[in-house]
Amino acid sequence: MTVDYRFHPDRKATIITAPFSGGQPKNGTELGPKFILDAGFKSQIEELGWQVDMKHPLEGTNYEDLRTDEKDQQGLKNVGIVSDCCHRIYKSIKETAASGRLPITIGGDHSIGTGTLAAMLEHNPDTCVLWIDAHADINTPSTTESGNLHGCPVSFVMGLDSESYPKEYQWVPKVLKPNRIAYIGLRDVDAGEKEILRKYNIPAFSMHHIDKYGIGKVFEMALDKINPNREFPVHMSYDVDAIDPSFVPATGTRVEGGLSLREGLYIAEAIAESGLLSSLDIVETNPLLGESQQNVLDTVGAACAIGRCAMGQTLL
Ligand SMILES: NC(=[NH2+])NCCC[C@H](N)C(=O)O
Ligand SMILES: [Mn+2]
Ligand SMILES: [Mn+2]
Repeated sequence: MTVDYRFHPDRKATIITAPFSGGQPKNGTELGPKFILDAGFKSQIEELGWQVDMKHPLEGTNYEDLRTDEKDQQGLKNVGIVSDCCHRIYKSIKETAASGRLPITIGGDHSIGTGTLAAMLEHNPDTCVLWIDAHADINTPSTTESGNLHGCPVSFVMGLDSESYPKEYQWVPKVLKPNRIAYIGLRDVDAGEKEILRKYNIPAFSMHHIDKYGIGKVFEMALDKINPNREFPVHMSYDVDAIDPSFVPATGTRVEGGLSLREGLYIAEAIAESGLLSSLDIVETNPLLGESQQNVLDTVGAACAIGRCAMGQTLL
């Protein structure tokens, strides 16, 4: 069965690099795109029949030199550079989507999700979101304990607790409705985030659900919640830490008890099979955190495989 990409029948995609680490405190996430591209990611996608070009919206920035581990009065870190980075990515993705190409954004830490979500939901307000992650990334400036903005990208685009937003985030359109996002893979959700998920009734499938029902069923349950008639385009934001650290060790916020590599790739295959994919993020690869060369290769390899599966590789 060949995959029919309903929103991209002519198979044109753009790889958008987001070498950024300002949403969290560890060096190295900014190297994710380089390692993924050096592993041959662009030609791997081309071999699947996609015409691929590239954009580098962060070229010329020096965010790494500006990153600090200090919290501002509100308890947030690096608000200025995260907002600026997200705004660049937002503009780049909007252009890409408007030109009819499928944006594949390679991070970088997950704070860039604010830019991709904002762009894709403005491009098509029907867009629904699958957030594949060990974490919910839905803290607000008032609930975050760490102050790391990679734990907050979803809330900004949802406009949760918007009185608390720093002025730098004013540009972000509040375009995501709580019934348009579903999570898969959760296992480390902060107390404040749990309250938000409950309050807004946001569909969230944890590792417990995956053990209970199996990944195939959970994927369908997630789409049933946000896209019951399988008619809307889907933005998939894939944090590699959703997959168990035994397979994906080189990432900044590892949590035991995650998806097997096959379960992780199944999710990407299933979105391909649905034909609904309209954009993809692959984030949180940190090549400096592998304890061995093999750890780095495994992680970069998994990131590439997620991309290939989502772009149609494993379906015959
Ligand atoms: N994209 C990620 N890896 N996010 C991890 C977030 C961890 C924690 N919930 C926080 O807000 O700090
Ligand atoms: Mn995560
Ligand atoms: Mn994340």
